[in-house]
Amino acid sequence: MGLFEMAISNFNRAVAIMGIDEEYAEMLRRPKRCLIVDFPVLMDDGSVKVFTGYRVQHNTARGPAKGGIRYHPETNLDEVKALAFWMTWKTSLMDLPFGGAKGGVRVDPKSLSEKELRRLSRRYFSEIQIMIGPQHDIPAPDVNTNPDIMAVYMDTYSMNIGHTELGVVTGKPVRLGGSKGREEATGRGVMVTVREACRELGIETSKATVAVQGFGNVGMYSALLCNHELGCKIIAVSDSKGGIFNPNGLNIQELIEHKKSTGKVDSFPGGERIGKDDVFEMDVDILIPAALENAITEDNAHKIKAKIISEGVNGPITPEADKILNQRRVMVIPDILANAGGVTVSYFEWVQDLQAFFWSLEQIRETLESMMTEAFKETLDTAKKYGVDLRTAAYIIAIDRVMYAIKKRGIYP
Ligand SMILES: NC(=O)C1=CN([C@@H]2O[C@H](COP(=O)(O)OP(=O)(O)OC[C@H]3O[C@@H](n4cnc5c(N)ncnc54)[C@H](OP(=O)(O)O)[C@@H]3O)[C@@H](O)[C@H]2O)C=CC1
Ligand SMILES: O=C(O)CCC(=O)C(=O)O
Repeated sequence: MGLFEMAISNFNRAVAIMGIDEEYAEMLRRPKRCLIVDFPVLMDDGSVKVFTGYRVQHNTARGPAKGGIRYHPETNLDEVKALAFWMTWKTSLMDLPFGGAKGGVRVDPKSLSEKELRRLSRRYFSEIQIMIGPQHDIPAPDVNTNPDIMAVYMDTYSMNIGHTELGVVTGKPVRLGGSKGREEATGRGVMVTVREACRELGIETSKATVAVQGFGNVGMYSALLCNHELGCKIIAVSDSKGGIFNPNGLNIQELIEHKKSTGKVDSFPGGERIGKDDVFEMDVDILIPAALENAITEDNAHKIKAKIISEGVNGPITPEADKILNQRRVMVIPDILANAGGVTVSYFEWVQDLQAFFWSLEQIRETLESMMTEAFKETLDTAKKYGVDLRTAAYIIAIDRVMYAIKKRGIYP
């Protein structure tokens, strides 16, 4: 099953419960615009390579399209369509005035020099600019993209239109129109959902154990904040090269420094080396997938011992695995809720850029915490009301809001 088909299957479950007419459901399944760009990049050795990039806007009924851009050798249109689809429901669930979009370039950025990466970023952004703008579509970081690349995107757009436009991308460096708290935001949101889920299940966070798959932006901050702010013990962490385990708890601050200096977690001296997929089988209370899609399938779902899974990543659980986990009563906090902290602080960044007035870190953290707590509560209440899992409940809330916008605006007469 492709990623887009997988995304649709979760949506269909909610649509059936809500009794939405098929013609509306079909409109909501399909992306509004898909752009494929093939573009040349001058390499350092003087040769020219052609790369493929994508930008998909899924829905804009509630506002400008919003969503990150990833650089990955396997990225394809099906994946970007699924990720854009999820963004529509994520922004709606958080009640942000945005629609959903996503972009990607099929490239292994680790194989490029800094100059090549910069040229690729500039050319790709120029190519997709026909769809982009602070009132049209506002990109942000995702896998293998970062604040430095967002600065290049902002400059490219500004150069092409003739003046600096800070609000065209979010996730920029804080000293260049970025928002305080954006870098940690997705992990902070994951932490809030873990805290609320533990409260619901009667688990004391200071006694809870956690395993994290992926140690990039989302994985690092999820681990750090669950440890520092909730007192959880992080006993296992992985990245693309391997994993590290310590039953007494890993020192996350030191592990972050080790990862930043060596690029790996499995050589960290404060733990025992494990395989990168071993994190899924750990005897922990909480599991945080924070790497890539399709990490939990019917092959490993029955081996999971965690009571709570907070989906730091988009689409980490296949529909078959989701069924197994639901039957086993594992509380799965769905991606469109669990990792929504990132886009929520991106929204704060966009608002700050448009107003040219910047908020304090305390104000950002407080507002994010209250919005995440509220979204979790609303999702939990909806799940109880309909007798469904949290994923279906989150879709019910999000779809209802987009349907309202479509009907009120009369977009589809
Ligand atoms: N950044 C954000 O604000 C948001 C991100 N997300 C989603 O979260 C996910 C992670 O994003 P982000 O943290 O920004 O990305 P990063 O590129 O910063 O980190 C990805 C991490 O996943 C690791 N990884 C890749 N493959 C595997 C594997 N097979 N096993 C274990 N680890 C693996 C990478 O390892 P290595 O370090 O070795 O390369 C890296 O540590 C993405 O799917 C993204 O869509 C969702 C919402 C917001
Ligand atoms: O910050 C944003 O605008 C989008 C982040 C993103 O791509 C995501 O939530 O998956």
